[in-house]
Amino acid sequence: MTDTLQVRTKICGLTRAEDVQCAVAAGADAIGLVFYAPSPRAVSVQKAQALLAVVTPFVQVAGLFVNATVSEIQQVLSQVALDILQLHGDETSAQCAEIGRATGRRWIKALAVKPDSNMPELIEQYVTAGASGILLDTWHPQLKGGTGQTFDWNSWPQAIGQAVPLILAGGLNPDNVADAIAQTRPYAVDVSGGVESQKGIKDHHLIRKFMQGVQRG
Ligand SMILES: O=C(O)c1ccccc1NCC(=O)[C@H](O)[C@H](O)COP(=O)(O)O
Repeated sequence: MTDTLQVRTKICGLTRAEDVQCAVAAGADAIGLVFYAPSPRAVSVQKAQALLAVVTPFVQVAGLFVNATVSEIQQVLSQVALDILQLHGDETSAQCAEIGRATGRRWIKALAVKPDSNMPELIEQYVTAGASGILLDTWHPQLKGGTGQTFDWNSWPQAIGQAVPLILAGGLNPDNVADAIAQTRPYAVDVSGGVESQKGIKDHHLIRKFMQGVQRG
């Protein structure tokens, strides 16, 4: 997928306008806003509107949802112009397809990589249901995402990555992102905790270093 393309970058879990401005200025292709109340990075609709106001043209805004209903997502979309949905819970492929149909939005499915899971089969199921891409993140017994932990990149499904946009997430930071890219050749990388000084508060120096790491990868 990435033979001829620069790896894209999404910075997730933004909660402050100055962090959005930094991410965009540093060259992020997308930012992610978390609409999942238990997360320390959750944003309200009003906060999301304020953050969107400083996003420049051609930068995509992803809305992250965890096991939300169609109507909950529609409620957010009626007030916040999200470009793409990131479904980060236990949504089945049929539920994802229904969310995509009902909202008219593209969606990506986040899948947690467990040592024993059959990733190719799972990925195929969601792609057949209409996923625009698949985000592979680290499995955690309690957390749905934003774990700050890497998974074993040896389990990266290289062959599928030739045909499907695969997004690498989980524990990336300025020091490991170049190696991560070299090893997996993803369509895009996604980072949250690795560019934070505290949960939900991004460190601008780390954002810039992360973007340099992506260029090296
Ligand atoms: O950020 C959260 O708190 C969160 C909560 C529930 C589901 C997903 C969540 N975040 C997802 C992400 O920020 C990223 O897509 C990804 O998991 C990378 O996170 P990190 O390991 O911190 O870089």
